[in-house]
Amino acid sequence: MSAIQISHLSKSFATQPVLNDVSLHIRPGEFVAVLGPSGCGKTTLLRTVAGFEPVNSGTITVGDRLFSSPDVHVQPEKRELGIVFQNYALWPHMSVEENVAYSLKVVGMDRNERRVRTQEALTLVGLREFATRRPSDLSGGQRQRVALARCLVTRPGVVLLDEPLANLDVHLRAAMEEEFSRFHQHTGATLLYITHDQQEAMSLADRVVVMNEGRVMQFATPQILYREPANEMVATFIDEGRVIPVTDVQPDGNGHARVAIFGTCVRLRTAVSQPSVAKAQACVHAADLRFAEPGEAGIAARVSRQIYRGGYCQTDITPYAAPELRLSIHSKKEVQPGDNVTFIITDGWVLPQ
Ligand SMILES: Nc1ncnc2c1ncn2[C@@H]1O[C@H](COP(=O)(O)OP(=O)(O)OP(=O)(O)O)[C@@H](O)[C@H]1O
Repeated sequence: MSAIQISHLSKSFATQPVLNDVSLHIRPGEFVAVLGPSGCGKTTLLRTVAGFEPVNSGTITVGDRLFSSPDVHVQPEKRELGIVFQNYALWPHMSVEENVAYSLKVVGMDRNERRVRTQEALTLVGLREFATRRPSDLSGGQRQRVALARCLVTRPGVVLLDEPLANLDVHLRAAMEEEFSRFHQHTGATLLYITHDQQEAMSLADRVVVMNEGRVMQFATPQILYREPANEMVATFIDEGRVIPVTDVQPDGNGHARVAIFGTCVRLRTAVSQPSVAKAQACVHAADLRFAEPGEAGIAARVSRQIYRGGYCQTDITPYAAPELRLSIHSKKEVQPGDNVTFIITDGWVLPQ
């Protein structure tokens, strides 16, 4: 396993900048997911690390080897990285076993060792009894597992995965997520995993890179992204966070502040370095809101709709003081569109200035 150091990386196609001053220091053995809206540069980032694209400026170093800089470009096959694509890229005329063993054959490994390594890899992904089948006789999930085994068999220190679950249905995706966790634990490899699926990124990765328009917005653990987003983009992107205006921010210097939200005083979390300011923005999630108890003071709002989600209701509300804002509360309380309600904000994060 190796560290991946990406420093001040920029990449343009013709005159269009696609990666802009991207710096990421990924630790050896870390599982890192790259998340962001369509077109933000995720795949281009992975392709520059894999060596399929040269870079315009900055450097990519894996372990102690400089792979890319404006003057250096190590060819993809010389980088010794494992790569798993969403379309599997299996050889259709070869059996499962032959597909997995192929790269070992290419490097001249002897037949017995090849067999042992291939059986090991197939066992790990639960496909030992499918060894003689052709890829066309497997399900999508099984094919993706062959692609994983084929990557695993070479024992790479770094594995790049480009939306490996994108072609699978919801149930298979859940099963394959477990597969990836096992794969990571078993190999100890450093994993760079591109996805547009937030749940996948948040449940699998040690840390997640959130990208937007070719830039890194935040690189942090899933918990930090959710609880302490660095800016408005991350706040609204992660788990449907809502950004609301707050005034009269009075920090206690200990990671909390008293703020006014629509005239009501609320205690929120802040950066320890948060200064006192007249105006700021705060991020709240549905889990941070609840209906006020009878007689309890809260913020007045109107219900716009209620959706039954199985076990709870999602109630969408609009505060009277901010008619453009849509907030959601998860609770069992049943209300009707148009009802007047009052709600309490129990938690939230003041976005750093
Ligand atoms: N070979 C290329 N030539 C020109 N433009 C390209 C090329 N590859 C990608 N782009 C452009 O670079 C931008 C980023 O593309 P990229 O595929 O990296 O985004 P992405 O975040 O992976 O998107 P998605 O989630 O939709 O796959 C897009 O505007 C895309 O059109």
